[in-house]
Amino acid sequence: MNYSLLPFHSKRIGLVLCIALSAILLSVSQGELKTWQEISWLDIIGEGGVAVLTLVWLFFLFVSRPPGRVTDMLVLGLSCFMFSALLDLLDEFIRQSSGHWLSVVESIPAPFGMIMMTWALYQWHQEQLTLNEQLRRREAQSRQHHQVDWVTRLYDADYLRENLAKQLQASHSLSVLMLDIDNFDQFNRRYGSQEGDRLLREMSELILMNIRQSDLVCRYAGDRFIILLPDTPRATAITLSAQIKESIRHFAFKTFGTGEAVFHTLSSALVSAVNTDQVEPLLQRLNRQLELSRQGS
Ligand SMILES: Nc1nc2c(ncn2[C@@H]2O[C@H](COP(=O)(O)OP(=O)(O)OP(=O)(O)O)[C@@H](O)[C@H]2O)c(=O)[nH]1
Repeated sequence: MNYSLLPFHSKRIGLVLCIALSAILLSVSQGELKTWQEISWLDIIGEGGVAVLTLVWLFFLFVSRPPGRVTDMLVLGLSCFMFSALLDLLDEFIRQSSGHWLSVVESIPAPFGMIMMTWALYQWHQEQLTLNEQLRRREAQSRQHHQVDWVTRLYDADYLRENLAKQLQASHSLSVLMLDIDNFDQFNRRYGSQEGDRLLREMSELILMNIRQSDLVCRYAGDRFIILLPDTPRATAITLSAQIKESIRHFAFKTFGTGEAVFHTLSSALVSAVNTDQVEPLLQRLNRQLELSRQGS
């Protein structure tokens, strides 16, 4: 089993332990111990099994999922369920007066937890669909061509030039979008080139998630990407570019070791091609436009 994700969940594990402890303290402080004769061992096996299995589920969650919104909802949902299950188990050992407020408290968290888990499982399913689509694209990509950049696994600049030449002939309204990571050199120097490579890879994944099936993204140079958007009017290309930039802006890159969250922005340039355009002059136009937009910002 791989435990490498566990260190990222230390706060969540702490929260689960606090919730479990508060269930125990609440129960102990609000009742008195039952005698051996009053204890039903069959109930303890059943209810204890549910509480233990909830903890096992939480453990599998921590070793399988990276931190994030869906993970948080799953942990919260399961913790609510565990809180109810523990109170249920503890009242087999501890007697409370009938109608005690704790028995009302006991029944509330479980349904809330189930609702949260249902929502999180739906989001997990959506996440899985996106990842499957991404894998499918990558597979098609490596089957089709060898001109793939080894760091990002995206098509390289040579393939971009070949494809751009074809698209200039074939596509009616081709938009070409250039994206460049701001201050990548500074990031590389601060965190090292291995982290730089990982950042390039993770950004490529995010860009891939934000483009359509007909689009093609390539790594043009160091921290510079180009996306070919066939049959795409300028207004649509502007919207798409804004969406990609927005998703990168919100992406918290967790550095190795400290787990510090580093945020990034992208600069962009957009050219609407006409079929008299040639590959190299068009790429030069894009590069110039990018430099101009940088100077303007
Ligand atoms: N880790 C890593 N770094 C790379 C790779 N290719 C190029 N680089 C680095 O990318 C950096 C690009 O530097 P710049 O072109 O100045 O980019 P920048 O710091 O974002 O500057 P602006 O583009 O003006 O915002 C350089 O430090 C290169 O060494 C790579 O494959 N992996």
